[in-house]
Amino acid sequence: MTSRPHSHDLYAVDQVRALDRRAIEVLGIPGIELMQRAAAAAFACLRRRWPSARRIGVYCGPGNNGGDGFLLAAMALDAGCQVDLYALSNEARGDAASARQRFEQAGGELRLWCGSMALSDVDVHVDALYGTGLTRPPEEQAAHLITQLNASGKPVLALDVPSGLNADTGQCPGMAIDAAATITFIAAKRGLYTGRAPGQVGDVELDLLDLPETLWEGMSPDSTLLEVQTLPPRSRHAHKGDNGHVLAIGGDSGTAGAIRLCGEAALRAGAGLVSVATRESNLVALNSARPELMAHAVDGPQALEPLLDRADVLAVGPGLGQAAWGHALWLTALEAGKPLVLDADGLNLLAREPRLFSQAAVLTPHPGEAARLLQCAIPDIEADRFAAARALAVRYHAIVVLKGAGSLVADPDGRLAVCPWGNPGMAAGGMGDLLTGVIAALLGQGCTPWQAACLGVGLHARAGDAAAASGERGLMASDLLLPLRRLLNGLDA
Ligand SMILES: NC(=O)C1=CN([C@@H]2O[C@H](COP(=O)(O)OP(=O)(O)OC[C@H]3O[C@@H](n4cnc5c(N)ncnc54)[C@H](O)[C@@H]3O)[C@@H](O)[C@H]2O)[C@@H](O)CC1
Ligand SMILES: [K+]
Repeated sequence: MTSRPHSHDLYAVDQVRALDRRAIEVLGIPGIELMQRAAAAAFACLRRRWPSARRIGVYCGPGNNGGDGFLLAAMALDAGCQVDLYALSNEARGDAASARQRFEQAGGELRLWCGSMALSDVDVHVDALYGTGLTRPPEEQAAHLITQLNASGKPVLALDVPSGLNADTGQCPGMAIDAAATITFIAAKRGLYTGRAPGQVGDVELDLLDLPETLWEGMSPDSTLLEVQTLPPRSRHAHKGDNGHVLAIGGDSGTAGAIRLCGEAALRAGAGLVSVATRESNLVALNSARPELMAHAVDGPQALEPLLDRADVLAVGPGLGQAAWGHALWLTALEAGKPLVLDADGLNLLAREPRLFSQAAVLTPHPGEAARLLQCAIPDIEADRFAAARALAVRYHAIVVLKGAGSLVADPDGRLAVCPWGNPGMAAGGMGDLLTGVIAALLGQGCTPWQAACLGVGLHARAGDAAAASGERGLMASDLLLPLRRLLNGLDA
């Protein structure tokens, strides 16, 4: 069976290098031919996006990414454009050297970039400084050029990867290009979708360089991008008992809001019944704000047990606290053995008292919680979010949602999905409480933990994007509830 990568299949950089080698060594396509196809695809992309561009700035680095740039510049000259090309160094090797020669044969003039230069006035910039070969932060000259390109007010088309972004991890070790669009070749690199990437890449286009399907044979993608999904329609004779009874546990004194948002999100995500186990002091507020929630005062494990017996799924953690009350409820809830979603202080308590889950479990840490769970620092998590999410899933034997731009969903079996939606307006209090409630509701409606986490993360992020139509600033978690309901039902938000 052949497997053709489509735009939802993501590959690690080592895999992309292996594909490049295979194309050259096994399929017998010369490297310069691949470069030519990459440059042609990129020039076509530039023309499509900026049809009136006549003056083009091209910036070439020392490797094959620079080679792509030289060939694109040659094509632009042949097409009658004015090209201002700057190279970071005078040295080019292998295919990149041939590409540079081709540029000079087309009548192009190469200028070396030095720090005191100013950019020429062009319509579009083409970034061919570094691609998948970035090994360290861009040095002074390159960093200066990147700063000027980002401040130029003109769009930048990045070839393969915005320079300065690590295409494997989504991190930027130093300065990085803010691209308006990125055209990536042969395979979608996983680091274009998470961490710092969403702020750098602009629109991402994938071009497979007309390579035959056999190229990808036997190479499974490292991960996949989430796709739009909903649940199948409800049966016409559904009964509230068929749709799951979620018990949300949390809301220590003064944090009723977190547990209310979690419970309300579970209702909007289709749970049949939602009970809340919380402090007595929260009951009046909860009942008057949202009478559909069945709020119960719970002062300790004894009061919690009958509620646990009646529940199908537990959502543990929003506003729970880590003091004696929260700890006692946490322990009792985990020992009930019911499917659960763990967030916030539920995760902080887990970091203090680690355990392997034998029940179906979804953990939803942000990078700070993930660092506590792996006993490392936040920069260690961000340095390789893929590795961190997979390590957490294995260490706790649970599905893990590593939140943050480009949220990841990881399974202990190694499967991993990346969320392409969401926006910085969602960096606001209460968003995590909603996600916990949504995933719990989906578990209660028959999804497996993997399905519930993938569908829940996607719905939550798409609802965030819909709610941000009125602006990212000022977005409140509860603004997501109605779009979430519409999206879950397959309607436009
Ligand atoms: N045959 C192939 O392998 C193909 C490669 N293509 C292009 O080639 C790129 C990969 O080429 P390379 O492996 O040559 O890598 P790059 O062109 O990304 O860069 C590698 C060069 O940059 C240097 N470098 C890395 N980080 C640096 C830093 N921070 N400061 C200064 N120098 C730094 C490296 O030492 C090396 O000389 C892809 O991203 C793609 O654009 C495309 O032409 C398609 C075909
Ligand atoms: K680049």
